[in-house]
Amino acid sequence: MVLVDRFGRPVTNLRISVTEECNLSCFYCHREGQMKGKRQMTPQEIERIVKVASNLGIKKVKLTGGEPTIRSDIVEIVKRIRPYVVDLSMTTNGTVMHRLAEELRAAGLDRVNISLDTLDREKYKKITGFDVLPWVLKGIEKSVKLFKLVKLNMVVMRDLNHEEIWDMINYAAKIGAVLQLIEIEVPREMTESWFFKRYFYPLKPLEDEFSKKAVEIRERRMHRRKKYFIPTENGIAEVEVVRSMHNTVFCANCTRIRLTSDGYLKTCLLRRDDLVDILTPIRNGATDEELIEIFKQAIMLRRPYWI
Ligand SMILES: Nc1nc2c(ncn2[C@@H]2O[C@H](COP(=O)(O)OP(=O)(O)OP(=O)(O)O)[C@@H](O)[C@H]2O)c(=O)[nH]1
Ligand SMILES: C[S@@+](CC[C@H](N)C(=O)[O-])C[C@H]1O[C@@H](n2cnc3c(N)ncnc32)[C@H](O)[C@@H]1O
Ligand code: SF4
Ligand code: SF4
Repeated sequence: MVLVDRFGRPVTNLRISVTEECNLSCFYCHREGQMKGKRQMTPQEIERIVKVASNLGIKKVKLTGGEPTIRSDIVEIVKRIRPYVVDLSMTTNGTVMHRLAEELRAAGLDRVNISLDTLDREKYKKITGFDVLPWVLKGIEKSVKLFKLVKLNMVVMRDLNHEEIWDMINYAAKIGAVLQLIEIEVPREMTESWFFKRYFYPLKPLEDEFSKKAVEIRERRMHRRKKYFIPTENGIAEVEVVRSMHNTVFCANCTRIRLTSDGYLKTCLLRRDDLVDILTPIRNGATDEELIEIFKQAIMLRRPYWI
């Protein structure tokens, strides 16, 4: 059984923010669209929600944040939800992966996405506020050895790191990771902001260039994102492009529902009016049937953001 929303979009993925806190402060961070909350889900509560989601056909789970690895019980969370999930992944800034990767793998995490906007130590510090690039690179190299898939997330910013794209493609090919090139995303009301105008770097022209160079192009079901297989001096690089701004095809193929760290189902990254409380009913003793109804309610609120 898979639930389908009013726009014919099946819901197969759950993106869980396990904490809103972070040990870095990237200046562009959208914080997964989350507001400051007063409570945090326990591992048992996360497990309960994942179990209900799994019964509704939502079997791909992404753990995110804030920074998921700063939770001291992150390994327990992975262990608890592993049995209900077919694809269990995490998106992390990688700052502690050099010491946590083995435990996470052993607990059942399938794959990781690690954020890496630059290979330049000074620039890394400028973007994130912290001089920790060497640790992140160690974590990436360790993760590549342990997980079946590692993706590097590069948010591309005009005049800040856009000239590093080809270096990043070569680096990813060299270590055997996939590179995700990501356009900066902001809600509609921020598209006129100084920040967006200054840093937004459109990836469409680059995609046109990739199309000519690629030996193969694939399209993912989720968001219909394109993956380009590009020859480099280090072998074939796999490059995925996340181009979500004003992209109606992206939203029309959105299969995700979100869960905030303070226990609300959230239907869209960029909306601010779409929270459905699931933690309060759990804490008040709701049955699984009641929780299924809460999921259905949230899924009925879903609508594509860019139309
Ligand atoms: N607009 C929008 N952006 C998203 C969505 N999901 C992920 N993103 C963005 O895509 C980028 C990569 O996100 P990740 O957390 O690495 O996850 P992912 O690449 O979407 O997921 P996988 O490919 O399954 O690993 C980030 O910049 C996210 O903000 C979504 O549903 N809507
Ligand atoms: C919000 S972070 C949370 C997980 C973890 N702290 C990390 O940095 O990977 C998830 C992903 O969203 C990306 N991201 C954050 N703000 C963004 C923005 N405004 N536009 C596009 N991607 C963004 C980050 O680079 C990261 O890859
Ligand atoms: S590490 Fe992730 S959550 Fe933390 S500020 Fe950077 S993008 Fe945001
Ligand atoms: S509807 Fe669009 S903007 Fe909203 S979460 Fe889905 S893909 Fe992202």
